[in-house]
Amino acid sequence: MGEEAVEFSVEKVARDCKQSAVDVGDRTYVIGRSDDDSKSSIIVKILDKLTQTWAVPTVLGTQPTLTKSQSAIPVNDEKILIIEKGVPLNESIWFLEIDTPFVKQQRKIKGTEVVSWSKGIIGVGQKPVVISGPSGVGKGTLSAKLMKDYPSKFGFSVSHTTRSPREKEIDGVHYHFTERSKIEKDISEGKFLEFAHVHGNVYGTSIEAVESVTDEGKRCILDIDVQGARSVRASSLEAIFIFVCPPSFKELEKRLRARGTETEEQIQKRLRNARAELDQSNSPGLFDHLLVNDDLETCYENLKKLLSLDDDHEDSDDLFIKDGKQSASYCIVSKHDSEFLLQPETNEAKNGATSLLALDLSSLSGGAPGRTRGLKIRSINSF
Ligand SMILES: Nc1ncnc2c1ncn2[C@@H]1O[C@H](COP(=O)(O)OP(=O)(O)OP(=O)(O)O)[C@@H](O)[C@H]1O
Ligand SMILES: Nc1nc2c(ncn2[C@@H]2O[C@H](COP(=O)(O)O)[C@@H](O)[C@H]2O)c(=O)[nH]1
Repeated sequence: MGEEAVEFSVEKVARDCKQSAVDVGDRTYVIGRSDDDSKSSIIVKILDKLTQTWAVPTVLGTQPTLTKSQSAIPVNDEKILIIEKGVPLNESIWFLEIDTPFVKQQRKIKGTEVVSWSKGIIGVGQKPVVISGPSGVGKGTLSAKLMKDYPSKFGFSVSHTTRSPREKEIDGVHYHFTERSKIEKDISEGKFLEFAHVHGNVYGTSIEAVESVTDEGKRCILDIDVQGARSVRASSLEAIFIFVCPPSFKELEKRLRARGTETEEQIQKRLRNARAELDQSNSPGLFDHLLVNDDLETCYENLKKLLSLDDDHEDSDDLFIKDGKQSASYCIVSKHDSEFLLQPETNEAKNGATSLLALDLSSLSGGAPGRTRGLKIRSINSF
């Protein structure tokens, strides 16, 4: 069976350098290790070719290590593809976001030049599930049931909060309990997907909390309030949004009291907020599904149906992941539309890297900021 021949045009690829210079429009982006090798950080500098002035941007996101050298090429006006040398392929693909919607938004907030690192992930991963609803409605109970019954399918996004731990709550398991100054600093550094002031405390979902679950191949569950759901809806993360309603306000109050975790004053505050949250359950375009949690088992069965847990649906990502799991390291040689030709580095034959690979970026799908998902890879034995 002959594969269709693909023509790759040779574009300017910055290769095998300690620092790569990549031209995008009127700017040159210089990316790489600093001249002082004792510093492990990566520098990014921007040259405005029209004015011949340099800018050092605020760099957001977790940076790659860039241990030796890298190859780099623009994907489009929004991002630069970088492949790190000497690292297995599925660890080596990175993007420097230079003008994505996220970067534009951060630039506006900070009033400075901003770029952001994003790790390339082969395959799509399953959409996270946002479960929202008033305090005491049973979101935590439903999520815990899912996690207990499907431990290999679901993982919980561990939020950060400034509230004090309840008895039996464990730091790092139920929440990351944190100081207000620390969470505010992390939020300002772009580490959070969303945050909100809820019942007098700050709660937030870090990008890492969601992506570490998705990276494990699990579907991430976010138990967050309605403000948080709204922020996630506005972000690049594609998720399913479920609102859980109580059968009545009286029953909600009964459950909150029966849980016995809040003072009377806190219960009153949560009930006041519950009215506002219930009013927003029908906000146009916010929630995909409403579930009434009257009888717990019935509600849980309905939740499972929504998540197609009765289907034996398998993700087809494995098709693409096979090549990405190679231990060999590659570098970019050229570009054809949204495909990038990757060539094994010399001496990689012993690692099984005998063929060229095509990295397809045509169907990138929204990960949280910090991850670019939906990369596809195929082998090209001859072209
Ligand atoms: N269908 C149900 N019928 C009766 N009690 C329920 C039902 N679902 C949950 N509960 C109970 O209601 C209380 C509140 O549930 P849970 O803690 O799961 O709510 P929550 O929505 O996660 O609240 P919060 O937003 O404050 O974290 C718990 O004591 C739980 O056992
Ligand atoms: N916007 C966010 N809301 C969150 C997050 N984590 C939890 N929550 C919501 O807060 C209330 C109160 O929770 P509790 O544990 O103090 O009872 C509840 O509605 C949660 O859904 C978050 O990261 N972001």
